[in-house]
Amino acid sequence: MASSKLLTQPRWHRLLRRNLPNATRLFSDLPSQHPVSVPQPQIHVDPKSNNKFKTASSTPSSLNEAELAKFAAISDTWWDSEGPFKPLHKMNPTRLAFIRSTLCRHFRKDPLSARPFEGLKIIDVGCGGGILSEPLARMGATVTGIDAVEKNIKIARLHANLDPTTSNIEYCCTTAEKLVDEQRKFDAVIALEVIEHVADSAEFCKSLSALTAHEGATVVSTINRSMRSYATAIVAAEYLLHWLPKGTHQWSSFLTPEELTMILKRASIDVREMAGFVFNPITGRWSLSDDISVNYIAFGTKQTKEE
Ligand SMILES: C[S@@+](CC[C@H](N)C(=O)[O-])C[C@H]1O[C@@H](n2cnc3c(N)ncnc32)[C@H](O)[C@@H]1O
Ligand SMILES: [Mg+2]
Repeated sequence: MASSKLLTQPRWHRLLRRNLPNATRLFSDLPSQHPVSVPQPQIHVDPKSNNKFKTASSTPSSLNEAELAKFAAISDTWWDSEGPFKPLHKMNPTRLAFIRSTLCRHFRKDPLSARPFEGLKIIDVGCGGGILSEPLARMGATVTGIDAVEKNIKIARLHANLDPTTSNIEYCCTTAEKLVDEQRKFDAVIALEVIEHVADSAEFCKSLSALTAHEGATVVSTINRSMRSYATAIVAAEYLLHWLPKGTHQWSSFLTPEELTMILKRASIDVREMAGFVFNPITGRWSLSDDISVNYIAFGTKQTKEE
């Protein structure tokens, strides 16, 4: 569990202050479609397979079909805690601790209450099988879970219906940008481990921001683009330990904390807190840390009133 010092005066803030001018330069040098150039992985999708996903029709789409095909291929394993999503299951208590702590402070809720998110409308963007949506609903939130892969949504709905405390989650196969078109708003918009899989991270952040109510909160987690993340999140996790299917992540699609902070800022979200997730190989547990060199999570708030 993180101490309040960790969450309020961490090393990430000093790092960001030191590196933001470079991040600004990086962004001004690059084409507007994507903050970093992302080579598209060559993945063969069997046209006869039923791993179909719906696509957004209107505004610029966040969909990266090759990335979605990877999730469609393993969608029946979402709730297998020893399967390909084992790392997400293992990280869940730690990321929920961060979300509980930051949202309760922001919305002045009691973090010790059994249902601290009572009265809050939260959307889980890229919810997959609902690993995060379900505990959010149990904590009292009115939850909407969306994912671009239809099979994920079917599995999420089936699983949530097994328990009356989660059966009221609104699951929908759609994208953030489509809900923006529908003018939906939420007190908190959460997208965990999704941004590294979308077609355009800056546009995606704009959609997350547009879904966030004035003075609402936005929470994003992802993987840093560092040498350590290459060694651990790709070489170790995919090739040595086989925690994730090979090719799950493209290192070049990762965003540094400076880049994420910058694109959120440009989308009117001010990052207020950030924490790293670190894995202890002896206990097999994840914990919150100020080490943001690999996995990290950012909490931001939206201050701009929309016309
Ligand atoms: C690594 S999983 C994370 C699942 C969930 N957020 C969690 O952390 O437990 C990424 C999910 O994002 C979904 N996804 C990818 N791009 C998307 C997009 N543009 N819009 C909505 N969902 C997307 C994938 O289908 C997949 O279920
Ligand atoms: Mg990922």
